[in-house]
Amino acid sequence: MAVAWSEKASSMKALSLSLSPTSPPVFLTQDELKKVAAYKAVEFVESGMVLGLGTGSTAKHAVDRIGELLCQGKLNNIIGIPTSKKTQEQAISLGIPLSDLDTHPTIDLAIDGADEVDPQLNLVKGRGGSLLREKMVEGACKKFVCIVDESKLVKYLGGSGLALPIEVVPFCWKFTADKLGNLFRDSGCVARLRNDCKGDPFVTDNGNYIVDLFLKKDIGDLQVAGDAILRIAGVVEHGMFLDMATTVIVAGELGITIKNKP
Ligand SMILES: O=C(CO)[C@H](O)[C@H](O)COP(=O)(O)O
Repeated sequence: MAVAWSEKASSMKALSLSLSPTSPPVFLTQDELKKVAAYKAVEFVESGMVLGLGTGSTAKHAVDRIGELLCQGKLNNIIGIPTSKKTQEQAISLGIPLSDLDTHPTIDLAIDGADEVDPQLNLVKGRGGSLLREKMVEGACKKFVCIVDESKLVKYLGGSGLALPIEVVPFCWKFTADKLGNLFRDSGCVARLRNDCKGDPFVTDNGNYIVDLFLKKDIGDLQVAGDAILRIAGVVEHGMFLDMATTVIVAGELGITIKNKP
C-alpha cells in the first residue's frame, strides 16, 4: 500500500494522508518519517491491552502517542512493559501504568523500532543498547509491530555497514570479542567494544557491555549464525531478531508500507 503525503507531517494534526495518486509527494525529515510510522502503529492499540514499549527515537514517538491518547481518554486500562530504563522514565512521565514480564508474561502488542529490516522481516536491533530487554519483551508478544523509516531497509542483515550489536558480560570482554570476531573472520568481520561519549565502555541497563560486529558481507544462514554466537560463553544475547516481527511499518517519502509476516 503506497500512500501519497498530502501534508507535511511535522505535527500529527498535519498528518493526513491522501489516497489520491495525483497528490504530489512531500519531503519529510527522517524524524517525521519515524513519527508517521509510530503513529500508524499506535492505531493497532486497543483499550485493555498489555503493551511492550520499545526503545529508541522511533519508539519514543509511539510511547508519546500512547500517553497522549490515554490522557485524552481515547485509550483506557493500558499496561506498558518498558524495554529500557529510558522508556520506563518516559512512560512514567506520561502517566502510562507500568508492569513487568514477571506479572504479565504475555503481551498483547509491542511496538518498537529497528536498525535494519531484511526482506524476510528479520531485524537488527540494539544500536541503542537495549537489545536484551527488547528481545525478552518482544519474544513474549502475540503481535510485534516494528516501525522504521525506509533508510532501515537492507538486502541482508549487516548490509547497512553498521554494527550487529552483541551484549556480553564485562568479565574478560576482550576474550569474548575475539571469539566473536573469529566466528565471522571469513566475512572480514571486525569486533569492537562500544564506548560511551566519555570513552568508557558503554554499560547496558543490565550492567553488561556491547561488542559491535561489523560484518563485511552476508553471513548466510542467520539462525545458524545466531546459535553460534550464543554458544560463546560470555555472550548474553545478540541483536538479530529473527522471525519475531509480525508486522513492519515502513514510512518513506512516498507513503507508508505495511509488511505482514506471511
Ligand atoms: O534497538 C533499538 C534500541 O536498542 C532501537 O529500536 C533501534 O536502535 C532503532 O533506533 P531508532 O528508532 O532511534 O532509529
